[in-house]
Amino acid sequence: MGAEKKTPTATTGACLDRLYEVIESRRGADPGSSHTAKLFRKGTAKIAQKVGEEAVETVIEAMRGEKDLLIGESADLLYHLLVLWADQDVKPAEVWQRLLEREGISGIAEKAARERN
Ligand SMILES: N=c1c2ncn([C@@H]3O[C@H](COP(=O)(O)OP(=O)(O)OP(=O)(O)O)[C@@H](O)[C@H]3O)c2ncn1[C@@H]1O[C@H](COP(=O)(O)O)[C@@H](O)[C@H]1O
Repeated sequence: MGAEKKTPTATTGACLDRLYEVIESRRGADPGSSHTAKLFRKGTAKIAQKVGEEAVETVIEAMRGEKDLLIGESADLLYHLLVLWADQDVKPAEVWQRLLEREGISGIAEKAARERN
C-alpha cells in the first residue's frame, strides 16, 4: 500500500513488544523450564501447528459466546503467533508498520483497487 511511512510509537503494541523480548530471550534456554524454549526446540512445523490450534480454539469460544474463554484463547493465540514470528525472524515493529500503513484505508476500497489492477 502506498501510504506514507509512519514510525511506530512507544505505546504501539507495548505489551506484545515486551512479550516478544521475553520470547527472544528464551532461545537456547532449558526446554525443561521454558515452554518457549521447548517450542523453539520442536521447530517451525510444531509452532505453526500450535498457532492453528489456538486460532481454532479462539473461533470455537467466539461461536459459543464464551467471552472470558475467548479472551484466554486469544491470549494463547497471540503468544504462539509471537513465537512463530520469532522463529521466522519477523520483528513486531515490521507488523506494526504494516498496520500503520493501512490506517485510514478502508478494506473495501483496498480490495476494489486490487481488483481493478
Ligand atoms: N503467554 C504465554 C503463554 N500462553 C500460553 N502458554 C503455554 O502454552 C501452552 C499451551 O497449552 P497446550 O496444552 O496447548 O501445550 P502443550 O501441552 O505443549 O501442547 P501439545 O504439545 O500437547 O500440543 C501451555 O503450557 C501454556 O502455559 C504460554 N507460555 C508462556 N507465555 C509467556 O511467555 C513467557 C515465557 O514463558 P517460558 O518460556 O515458559 O518461560 C511467560 O512469562 C509468559 O509471559
